[in-house]
Amino acid sequence: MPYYPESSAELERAESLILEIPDYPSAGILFRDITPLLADGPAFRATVDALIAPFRGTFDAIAGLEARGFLLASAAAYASGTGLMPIRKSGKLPRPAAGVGYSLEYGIAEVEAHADFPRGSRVLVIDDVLATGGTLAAAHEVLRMLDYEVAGTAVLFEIDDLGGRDAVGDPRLHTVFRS
Ligand SMILES: O=P(O)(O)OC[C@H]1O[C@H](OP(=O)(O)OP(=O)(O)O)[C@H](O)[C@@H]1O
Ligand SMILES: Nc1ncnc2[nH]cnc12
Repeated sequence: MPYYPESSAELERAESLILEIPDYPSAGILFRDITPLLADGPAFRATVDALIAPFRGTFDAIAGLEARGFLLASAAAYASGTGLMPIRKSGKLPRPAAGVGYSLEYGIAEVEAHADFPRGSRVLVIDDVLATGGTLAAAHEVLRMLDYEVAGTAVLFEIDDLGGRDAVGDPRLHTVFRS
């Protein structure tokens, strides 16, 4: 699983810091809470390194999904020296933006992004959790609307049994941990 053998123990520890919270935000949902992992400096760093390792040299920018995806994407953009594209929930961007609606494990939403990078830029998309895949599929659609190329998709935690991987449909989908 780890891309840097020396970080394997650190990643194992990082995985143990992801909490499972039953029935949040609604009955029947097993919520993966990554805040203890974010609180641990070495675990956070090893996780961000593992997220971007397979994509080194293949992307020009990093996109992150509001809100938890921002936390990982901005660290990853800093570590790789690229710019950051925040893909925001609707109604928060001040200039014209491409937008796509979608449903997720516990609701519906819409995401939007500005076209602040040159057309044809290769964008790596980062989020914290892959569940049904609705969020990431919508993010990819937004990038296509803006004439960007999806360089790949990197996710901290994949919930295996919700069909998210198929819904995203990206052969370069990389997940660091899975259930
Ligand atoms: O695969 P899906 O079923 O689409 O679910 C995954 C998405 O759900 C969560 O975001 P949420 O919209 O809850 O936003 P948050 O980061 O602001 O908590 C999570 O951060 C992913 O973006
Ligand atoms: N089960 C879950 N835990 C954390 N984030 C999520 N986003 C969608 N489903 C989720």
